[in-house]
Amino acid sequence: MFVNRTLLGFARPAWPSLTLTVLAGAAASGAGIGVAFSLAATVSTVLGARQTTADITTPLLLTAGFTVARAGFLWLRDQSATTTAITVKRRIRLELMEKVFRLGPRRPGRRGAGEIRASVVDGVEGVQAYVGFYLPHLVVTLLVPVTLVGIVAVRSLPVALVIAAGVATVPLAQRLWSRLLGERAHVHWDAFARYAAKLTDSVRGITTLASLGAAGRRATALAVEAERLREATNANLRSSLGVSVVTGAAMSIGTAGATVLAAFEAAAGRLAVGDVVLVLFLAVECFRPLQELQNYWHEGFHGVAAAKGIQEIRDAEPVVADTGRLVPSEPIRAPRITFDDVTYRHPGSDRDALSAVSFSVPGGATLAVVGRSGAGKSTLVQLLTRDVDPSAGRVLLDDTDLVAYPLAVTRALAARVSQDIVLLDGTIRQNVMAARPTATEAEFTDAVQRARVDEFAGDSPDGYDAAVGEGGTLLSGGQRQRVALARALLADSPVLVLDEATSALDAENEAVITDAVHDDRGRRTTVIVAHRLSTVVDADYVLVLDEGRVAEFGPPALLAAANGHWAALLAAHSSGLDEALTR
Ligand SMILES: Nc1ncnc2c1ncn2[C@@H]1O[C@H](COP(=O)(O)OP(=O)(O)OP(=O)(O)O)[C@@H](O)[C@H]1O
Repeated sequence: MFVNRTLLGFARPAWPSLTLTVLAGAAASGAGIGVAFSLAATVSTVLGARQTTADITTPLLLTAGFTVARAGFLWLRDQSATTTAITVKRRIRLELMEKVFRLGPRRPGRRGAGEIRASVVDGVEGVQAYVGFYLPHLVVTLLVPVTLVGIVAVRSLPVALVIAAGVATVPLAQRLWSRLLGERAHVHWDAFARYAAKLTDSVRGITTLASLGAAGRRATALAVEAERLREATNANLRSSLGVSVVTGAAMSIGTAGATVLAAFEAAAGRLAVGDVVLVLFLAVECFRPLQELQNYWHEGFHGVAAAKGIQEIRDAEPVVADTGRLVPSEPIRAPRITFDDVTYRHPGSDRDALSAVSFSVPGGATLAVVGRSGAGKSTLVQLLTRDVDPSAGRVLLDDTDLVAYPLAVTRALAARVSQDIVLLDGTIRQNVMAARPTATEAEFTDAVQRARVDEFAGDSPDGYDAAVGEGGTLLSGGQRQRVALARALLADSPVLVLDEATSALDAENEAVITDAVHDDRGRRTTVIVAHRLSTVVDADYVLVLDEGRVAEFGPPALLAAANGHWAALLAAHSSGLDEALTR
C-alpha cells in the first residue's frame, strides 16, 4: 500500500486528532528513549566501583518517571486514534447514506442493497483502522527508527548498521508482499460483499423462498458463497502470515544481533557496559513502532480493499441531474399536470417506454391511468415523481417544467403510495409521521382516520404505538396500504400518486382509498394508476396508454360514448372481468 490516496482523502477532516496521535506516538517513543538512557545509567551506576544510594536513586526515579510518561502518551495516542477512527467512520457513513438517498431509487451501476450495506457497514470499519491507526503510525515509524539508529551510531557504527539492516528489512518485505496482499485483500472483500449481499437478499425474500420450496436450494447457494469466502480468508491469512514471519525474524535477529555485537564491543573496550543495556533498549524501542505498524498494516488492507466500493458510491452520479434552482415563492397547490410531447427510454432498453405522450389535467382533478402490462404506466409515474427525467419533452406542474426545481422540491411535491409499500421498522405513528415530522396531533389524527388506520390500530393495546415489524410484516397487506395512505395524506403534498394502490386490497379497503381520494377532490391533483375499474369510474379524466403511446384521453363519460379503448374496458368490466384493466 503504503499510502492510499482515496483513504488519505478520508483522513483530511480528522487532521487535529490525527496530528495529536502522531505527536503522542512520537512522545511515547521519546519517553521510551528516556527509559533506555535512565536504565543504562542505573546499570552503569550499579556496576560502577563506588556507588551510593543517592547515585542510584536519581536514574531509578527517572526510569520510573519516563515509564509512567510513556504509558500516558501511549494511552493518549490510542485515545486520539480512536477519536479519529470514530470521526472518520461517522463522516463517511453520513456522506455515503446522504449520497445513497440522493441517488434515489434508480441507482446507476448494478450495486444492490446488500453490497451497499457491506460497503457502508463493514467497509467503513476497515477504513477506520487504516485512517485512525495505520496512517499516524506510519508517520511515527518514519521518524523514530531513523532517529534511534542515529543515536546508536554515535556510540557504535557497526551496532547501528545491524539495527538499520533489521529495520530496512521490514518495509522491504512489506513492499514485496503488498501486491500479493492487495490482490488477496480485494478477492477477500469481493467474496465478503457478495456473501453479505446474497444473505441480505435471502433473509428479505425468505417468505417467497419458503413458499416456492426453494429455501434449501438457496441455502446451498449461500454455502457455496460461504466456502468462497473461507478460501479467500485463508489465502489472505496465509500471505499475511508469510510477511509476518519474515518481518518478525528481521526484528528479533536485529535486536539480538545488535545486543550481542554491543557485548563484544564492550568486551573489546570500545563501548561502556551501560551502553550494552542502552543498545538493547533502544533496539526494542526502534522495532516496536515497526511491529505495531505491521499489525495496523494488515488491518488497513481491509480498508484499502473496501475503499474501491466506497469510492464508487461517492463518485456515482444521480440518474437525474439536480440542476434546477427555482424555489417556489409560495406553496404550490393542486397544480395542473401537463405532459408535453414526453418520450422516455429506460437505460439499456431498445424501445421507448413512452413515446410523444401529451395530455393535460386541470389542478385538483383526478386522473386515472390505465393500460395493459408494459404500456408505460409506472414509467409515467416515475417521470412525475422525478425518479427519471424525460429523454425528450417536458413534464410541467402548472406552467413550470419539473426540471427547473431542485430535486428535493420536486420530490416533496408528489406523495406516492406505490405498489410495493415499504414500511420501516418502528411504530404505526413513526411510519405515518415520517411524511411530516412537524405535523400536529390533530393533523395526524385526521390522516389516520381518513385512511381508516384507526379501525385496526384501536384493536391493539398499543394503539398507534404498535410495532409494524421490519418491512411492516406484523401488519396485513391491506393494513400496510392504509398506513401508507395515511402517510401520503399527512404529507399533504399538492400531487398524490396512487400507483396500483388497490392491488392488495379487498373491496372494503378499496373503498377507503376511493373515499379518501374523493374527499380530497380539488385539494390536490391525484393520479391513480388503476388496477380495478371500480377505483377509477369516479375519475375526472382517463388516460389509456397502449405500448407507450396515448391511445385515449378525456373525461370518462365522453370516452365511454366514443366506442374506443375505454368503452371496451367498460364492456369487459360489466361482463365481470374486474381485474382486466392492467392485463
Ligand atoms: N428499469 C427498466 N429498464 C428497462 N426497461 C424498463 C424498465 N422499467 C420498465 N421498462 C420497460 O418499459 C416499458 C414500460 O414499463 P412500465 O413498467 O412503465 O409499464 P406498466 O404499464 O407500468 O406495466 P405494469 O402494469 O406491468 O406495471 C416496458 O416495456 C418495460 O419492459
